[in-house]
Amino acid sequence: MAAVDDFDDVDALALFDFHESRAGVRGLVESGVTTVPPPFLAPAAWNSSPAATEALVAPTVDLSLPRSQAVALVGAAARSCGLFQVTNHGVPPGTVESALSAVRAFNEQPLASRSAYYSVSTAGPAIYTTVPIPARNAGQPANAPLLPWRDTIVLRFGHGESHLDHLPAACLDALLEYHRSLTVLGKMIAGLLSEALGVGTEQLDRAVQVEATLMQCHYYPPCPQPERVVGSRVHTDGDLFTVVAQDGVGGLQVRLDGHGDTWVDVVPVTGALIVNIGDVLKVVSNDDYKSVEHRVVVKSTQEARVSIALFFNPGKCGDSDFFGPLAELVTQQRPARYRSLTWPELLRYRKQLGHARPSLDKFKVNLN
Ligand SMILES: O=C(O)CCC(=O)C(=O)O
Ligand SMILES: [Fe+2]
Repeated sequence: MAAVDDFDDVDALALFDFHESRAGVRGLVESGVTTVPPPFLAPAAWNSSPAATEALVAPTVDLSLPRSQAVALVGAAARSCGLFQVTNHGVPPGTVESALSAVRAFNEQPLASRSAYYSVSTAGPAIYTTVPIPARNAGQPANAPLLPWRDTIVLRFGHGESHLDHLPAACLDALLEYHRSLTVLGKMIAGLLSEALGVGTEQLDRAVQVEATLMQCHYYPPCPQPERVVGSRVHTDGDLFTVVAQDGVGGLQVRLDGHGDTWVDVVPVTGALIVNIGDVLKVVSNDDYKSVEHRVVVKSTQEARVSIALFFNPGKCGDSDFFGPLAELVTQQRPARYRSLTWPELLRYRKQLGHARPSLDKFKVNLN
């Protein structure tokens, strides 16, 4: 078996064969693999063991509470762990269920139907593929590509919905309906997060134009050797915030301050949607909010997991659209922790970090 450190022709061929099969990770499982193929083998140091020693019911914000209470709860959760779940959020349960079921049904349709949609490239407004994990050691020639144990439908919004039609109509309809509902919810959450910072409801929007632009619908097939693969690698999200719907299987884990290197299971709660803070909001809030480190482990040798992550990215995302700590949050007692930066700069830095632990160090102001 090839070691992940020695990326060679054998690995390249395995990767090529995998994409050429157009069957996704689900196809490997259908073909009856009993060991994990090399492109999926996680570095041992990643310790992908699915066994977390602690479980966390994410701080809950009931959005039907009086606004001042909801604002206080959102603020407290964003400051303490960068993650919370919302209930009574106004997205009909049927809309969430239909979207999750549509993703499951898409991935579980017969190979011959599914493979017509498979895309080797990750570009395009609507794709279905196994998105490679960014290069292992950025800047080094022998970058062994690593594939996660998941197949993903990626929808990029903002190009007109007609560009998204490269998916079966039933699946697309359910996802678009979900997206419409989530856009309303996203605006509400942006307002709450803004208010909890002590700035006006519109401030965030003015600074970065909060816009839902990217939806990733993940299907994590069961795995014969779950501890050897990566569902989603350790990362923070780059955006302002992400809303995640998940089924009841579990696998999302977070690393919280004060818990050392311990991974904590985020317990799935029926009907709740998870919100996690991303890097842009961490910067804009001048470090008041945390962007939570998280990963997904594959829990099961039997059961597939489905989740839908909707990323609220900044709408002003060109090379000359700078954002930084909001002026209202910079005081003599709390000087700016970050210099101004652009979205492309942030994305490049995240890519450059490769598999290193998530960080915003490059943008930090030296406050000595
Ligand atoms: O599958 C999940 O629960 C989360 C996925 C995730 O973290 C991501 O897509 O950024
Ligand atoms: Fe994430």
